[in-house]
Amino acid sequence: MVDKPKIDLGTEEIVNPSPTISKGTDCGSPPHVVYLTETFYISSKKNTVFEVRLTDKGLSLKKQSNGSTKEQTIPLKDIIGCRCLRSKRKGKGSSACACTSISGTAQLKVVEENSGEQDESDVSAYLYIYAYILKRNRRGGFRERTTITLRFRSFDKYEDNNKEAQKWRAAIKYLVAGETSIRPTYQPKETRKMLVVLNPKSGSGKAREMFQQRVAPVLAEAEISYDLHITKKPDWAREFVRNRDIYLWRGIVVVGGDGIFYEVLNGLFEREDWQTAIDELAIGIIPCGSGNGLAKTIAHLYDEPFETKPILASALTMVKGKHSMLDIVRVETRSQIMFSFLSVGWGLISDIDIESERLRAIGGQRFTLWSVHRLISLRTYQGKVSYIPALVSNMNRSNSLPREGGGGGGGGVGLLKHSISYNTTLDCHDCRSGGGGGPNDSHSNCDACDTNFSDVLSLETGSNLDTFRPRIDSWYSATSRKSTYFSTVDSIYESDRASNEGAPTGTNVVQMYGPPSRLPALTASLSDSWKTIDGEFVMVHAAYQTHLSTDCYFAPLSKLNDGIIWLLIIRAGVSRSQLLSFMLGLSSGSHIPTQANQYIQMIPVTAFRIEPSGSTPGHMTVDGENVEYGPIQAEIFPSLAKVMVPK
Ligand SMILES: Nc1ncnc2c1ncn2[C@@H]1O[C@H](COP(=O)(O)OP(=O)(O)OP(=O)(O)O)[C@@H](O)[C@H]1O
Repeated sequence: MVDKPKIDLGTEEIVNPSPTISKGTDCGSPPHVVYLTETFYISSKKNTVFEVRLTDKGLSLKKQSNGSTKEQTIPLKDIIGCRCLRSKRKGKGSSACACTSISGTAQLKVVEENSGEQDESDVSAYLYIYAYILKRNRRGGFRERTTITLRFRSFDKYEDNNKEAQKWRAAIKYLVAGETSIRPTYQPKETRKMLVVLNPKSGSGKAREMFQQRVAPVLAEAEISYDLHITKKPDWAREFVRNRDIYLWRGIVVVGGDGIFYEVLNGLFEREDWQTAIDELAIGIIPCGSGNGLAKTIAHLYDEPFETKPILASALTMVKGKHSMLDIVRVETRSQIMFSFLSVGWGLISDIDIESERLRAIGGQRFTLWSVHRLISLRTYQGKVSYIPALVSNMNRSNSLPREGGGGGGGGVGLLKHSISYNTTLDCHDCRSGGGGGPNDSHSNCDACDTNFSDVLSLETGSNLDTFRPRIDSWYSATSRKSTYFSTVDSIYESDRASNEGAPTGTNVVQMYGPPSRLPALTASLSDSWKTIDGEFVMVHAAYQTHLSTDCYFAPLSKLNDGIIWLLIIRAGVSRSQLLSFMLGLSSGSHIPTQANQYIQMIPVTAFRIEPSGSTPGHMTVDGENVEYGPIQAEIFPSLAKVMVPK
């Protein structure tokens, strides 16, 4: 016997007075709770009926056509939101009658209920449900945008149809938010906007366009409003979060590279109330930089497809509202205290990072080009490296081994097979190029030609098919970037001028707060619990994320909050072929020699100190940013901050 799950029905009227427990459709699959169920039809196809059910698993679409039955479920975790809309009044010259068939490629236009542009002659209420379905292939997979349109038109009055649509919307929104207290109208728990800080100079300088074209539509679909601020100069974001009342926002999302994330993080630690700030505000990143180490790390650790559509992956993370604790490393030089989330480096990789700046216009490729250059003209550095080894006995190494192709596992989800042109408005990469799961694979076993059961599905309520208007075009025009972008309720876009007005005052004396150091002063000698290597080095690089950039899988065993710094030491004397093999292995995580190697070592530590002593000119970096060259020490503070994650 199966117990009925406990559902908090709240005090208000509930959507479905008695959510039912339904047996799983597959033999042996667990029962699920059914919240809403309704029969829909497709106007273009007689004898085809859809039973649509909203369950605790997702949106189930059961198609019955000429005696055959097919069922597919869009998992709740893949749904990001839904909106109720009305059809838009037609312009001059077109028919004013909603009964008229719209032929060919013409699409139904929809608007907000009170836009003033609604078509009063169409009493239907349209519910648009947006999902990004996870599809797996040999390369890891991709997410495919899917829109389900439910047209409610059983009643003669729009108000009644809208009430039905709103009931579904509320139930979907509550379930997507992970709540089981379902009410007829949706009231979000969090009403504050998101703060979005965008660096227009990051990467190849297209962050603004990328946000508008690929992120804003996703936020609109999830009905997340935001305040967008464009940085004016280096350190603008840092000053902004230091000086503003940041609790006005629910979280901070940076659009740019790891450098802008670093700025925001350090701005938070420059606040007197830093502890409250980092406790209350998770930070997210939309990768528009040239390295994008943190965004790639998050996707990798959560097994989210990234390569083909990195911006989409991160935008979806942003709307999920989830976070993970993040280790933060406190770094000290002779003149500065910093808080780092990614890496500290000395030598080869830092040199490549900084010196390749001159090639910024070519994007991520700059690292590869400069690596070749620096391998040919190799430098070594004299100095001392000390560290406190980490206790790694509890680490489950077998679980952390590098995965091929950016993570695997998980079969394909559902039966939804192909996407119509909507994807073109999102990331421009062709997500289906190469590998299984591409369009050909998809078409081989799907209803590709059956638009009535595809991933842009338009369904209608009603009982008498013969009275249906002959229109099959109730699809939301997601290709209309502008209207989608600007329609997010209450979102504001700060222009450069507005950003300037809101710019930090810059009058305060800046002080770095954050947790105090537990290490000896940088000039003091170290105790015996430290291990020290004295000599000549090609590089020393400490990392606490798996990836330093999209294609640099530097510390495969790292986790977001394991309290470990991975210290890579390459000593002078290493052969060029060893070094080449190291560099080539970085993209797959196979750069660390499997046998004990006197030149290349990766050591888990909790703190370290680097003291250069020679005269070779070189670079030291923290999170990819150049810092003062000289002695530097760092220590990890486990789980100090919060970062947005997909689940
Ligand atoms: N408006 C601006 N004009 C010029 N520089 C800026 C502006 N806003 C921020 N910056 C600086 O740009 C630098 C690089 O930014 P960001 O990290 O976003 O991009 P990136 O370097 O291309 O990416 P990554 O760090 O992932 O390699 C940061 O040091 C930041 O301080």
